[in-house]
Amino acid sequence: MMLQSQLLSVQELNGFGVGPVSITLAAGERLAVMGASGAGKSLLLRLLADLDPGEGKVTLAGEPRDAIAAACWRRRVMLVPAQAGWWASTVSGHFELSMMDTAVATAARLLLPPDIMKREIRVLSTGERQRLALVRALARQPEVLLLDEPTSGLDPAATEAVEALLVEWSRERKAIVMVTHDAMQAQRMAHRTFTMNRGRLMPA
Ligand SMILES: Nc1ncnc2c1ncn2[C@@H]1O[C@H](COP(=O)(O)OP(=O)(O)OP(=O)(O)O)[C@@H](O)[C@H]1O
Repeated sequence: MMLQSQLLSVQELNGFGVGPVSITLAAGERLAVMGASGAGKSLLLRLLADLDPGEGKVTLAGEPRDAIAAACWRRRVMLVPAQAGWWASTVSGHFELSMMDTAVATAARLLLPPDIMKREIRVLSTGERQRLALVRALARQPEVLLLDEPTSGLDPAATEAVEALLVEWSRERKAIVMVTHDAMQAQRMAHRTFTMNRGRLMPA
């Protein structure tokens, strides 16, 4: 595949339990991060999303992180954590009206039940919540998605649906950094795979 211009650039990034880390992602690129439990993978994603304090040179489409308001950065470089938080009691409460049609279509592609928007968050299964967190993130049109074990709770059909959607989405000049414990998934999804060891990334 032909990768396009540089989208996310990270140089000498250091934070709690992570670093120094240097990586560059092209538009259209998908990167997998593997590694032992506790190696710092989730901390790296939080650092990239600017949810934890860090030092280093990070740019998005050439714009330095410091020049972008934190809320804006987090919307453009969006983390989908392993266990998402919910701020409304219903599924639909997490979507603005303008996002609804896209969100319903994305939910269907991820094999979520047709009435998902009408349901309450508390009744959703683990796998439904996991996919819904992805629908919610995609509806906000990020440029980079940081995914922490996005299919860990899913059956094979749902996993395949998530992978297919992410591959398609990333081709639109987007980028993905995905933490996974599944080497086959890394092989299927990622252009490059890294292993994290004590907070540092090495090519796998
Ligand atoms: N807020 C915190 N305060 C202290 N230690 C923390 C904090 N957050 C994470 N850690 C520690 O930092 C290390 C790395 O955590 P992290 O969540 O990044 O691991 P991980 O590689 O994602 O592991 P897993 O594969 O189990 O999800 C762990 O030892 C964890 O206990």
